[in-house]
Amino acid sequence: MIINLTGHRRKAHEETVPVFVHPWLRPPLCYNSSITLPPLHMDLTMDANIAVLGKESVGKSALTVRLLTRRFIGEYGDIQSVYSHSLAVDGREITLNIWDSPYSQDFCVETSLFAKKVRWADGYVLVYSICDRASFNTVCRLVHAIKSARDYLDAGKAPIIIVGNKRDLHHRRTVPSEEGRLLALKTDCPFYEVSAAENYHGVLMVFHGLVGRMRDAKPHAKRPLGFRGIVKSMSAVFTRRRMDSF
Ligand SMILES: Nc1nc2c(ncn2[C@@H]2O[C@H](COP(=O)(O)OP(=O)(O)OP(=O)(O)O)[C@@H](O)[C@H]2O)c(=O)[nH]1
Repeated sequence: MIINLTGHRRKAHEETVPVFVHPWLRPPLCYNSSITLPPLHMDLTMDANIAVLGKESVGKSALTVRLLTRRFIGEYGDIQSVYSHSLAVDGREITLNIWDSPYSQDFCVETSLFAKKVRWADGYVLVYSICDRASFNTVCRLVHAIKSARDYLDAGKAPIIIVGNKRDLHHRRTVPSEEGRLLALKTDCPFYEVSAAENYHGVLMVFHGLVGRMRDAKPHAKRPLGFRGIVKSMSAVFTRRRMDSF
């Protein structure tokens, strides 16, 4: 069973990005992000699977938990979960199933967990830390690995969003924004710089951007992941319980 962690379904107007953002809420840098209204004939509900990928400690769980709870709790433990979350985008009810998992270097397209994620997902959020060059290099590799794996699996194209996280730590920056933007241009992916620690709206824009890119995708039946206990309650995040069923 998929548990909606928000506990309730929101009305369309509750999740739109406000026009006014308080000055101390650092706005995210975002490029190539446009959300357009769906055509009138389009189904007003959509179900999408999203894999959040990236090297260790870049803030994958922080981004996910920020989206789900609007909160930054600091420490997340070594968790692996699929969360369900509803968003309203331009009058369309979107249910996002978000798979947040630790990084693995095994990119084998036949046997790895990576291949499973590639097959399962309709869209990807690739995260690096602006203070960690190695994590940026990992995202470069991931973009290509996902594209070739989807080709190999004959899975078609799927949107990928590149996210430079920890923007609040600009004094420790080792990856300039331009490099992120250049990678995005080369790979035709939208790019955002955000701080999961400081700003909910930046994180929301990342997922809105991904949904915007998915807007032409047809709703499809959910693909099971093939193991039990993939969905857990937010209380498990706060108590840092490990999922042993993976
Ligand atoms: N300053 C700052 N710290 C952040 C931010 N996002 C995450 N962190 C911190 O970075 C550390 C790692 O965050 P996680 O969300 O656990 O990172 P992860 O990518 O899920 O890590 P793994 O589970 O190891 O794959 C934690 O101490 C977070 O508090 C951010 O935007 N700014």
